[in-house]
Amino acid sequence: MKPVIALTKGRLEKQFIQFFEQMDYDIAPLKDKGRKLRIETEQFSFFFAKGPDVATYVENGIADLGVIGGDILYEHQPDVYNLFPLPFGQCRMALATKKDYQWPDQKKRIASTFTNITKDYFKNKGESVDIIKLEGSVELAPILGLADGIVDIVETGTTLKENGLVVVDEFLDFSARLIANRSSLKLKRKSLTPVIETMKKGAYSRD
Ligand SMILES: Nc1ncnc2c1ncn2[C@@H]1O[C@H](COP(=O)(O)OP(=O)(O)OP(=O)(O)O)[C@@H](O)[C@H]1O
Ligand SMILES: O=P(O)(O)OC[C@H]1O[C@H](OP(=O)(O)OP(=O)(O)O)[C@H](O)[C@@H]1O
Repeated sequence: MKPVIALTKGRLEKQFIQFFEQMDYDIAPLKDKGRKLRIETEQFSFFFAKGPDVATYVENGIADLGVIGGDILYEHQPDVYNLFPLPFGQCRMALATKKDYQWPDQKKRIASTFTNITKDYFKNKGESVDIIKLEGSVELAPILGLADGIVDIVETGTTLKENGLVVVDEFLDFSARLIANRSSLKLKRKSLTPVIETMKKGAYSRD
């Protein structure tokens, strides 16, 4: 049985393909996949899903290995082996708000896709806030008056800047991660070890 690898759709998938290409694997079918959600290569079975779903598929043993953002691991805490960081998808988690914003004296309203990360961040500060869950374009919330601030991913800072927001605090650094199903690592050790070791070598042989 070929190892099954779940990839996070979108930017991480593209960066993974570039990373994997540097190793001696046949990745042509991945590059030319169109709208297909499953791709077979000579050595692997790949499928593509949203980050939190990749974690769910790996946790349940549908995929042996998965590539997800570190943000998803922090937010969803799936029961998987967190093998090692991959050399792409580097970002930070930040609290941000409007430039020159006067925070209210009463309970703050914070919008985020990452409600658990937001809850932990404010809990550690000993502050109680109202958290508003959004699915994307979180930067709109302070601008439109839905929230006082946001907790979101920052990479280049362009999205914040172009929307008149500024970072108040940066508190988590992360990158993409390789994760594995706990039983697969034991039962399929022979077929998984070579690819895990190859990816590890690829990840650590860089600057
Ligand atoms: N600006 C960014 N730069 C680098 N990595 C990012 C950035 N935004 C998100 N990521 C990482 O990529 C992963 C997937 O994010 P991506 O934006 O591709 O999918 P998404 O969050 O499901 O958004 P969408 O619904 O727009 O596809 C995130 O979990 C995070 O680890
Ligand atoms: O610092 P930057 O380089 O500008 O990147 C940060 C932006 O990237 C992500 O959004 P994404 O593009 O995934 O869109 P989304 O708002 O729909 O999640 C994130 O949520 C920020 O909005």
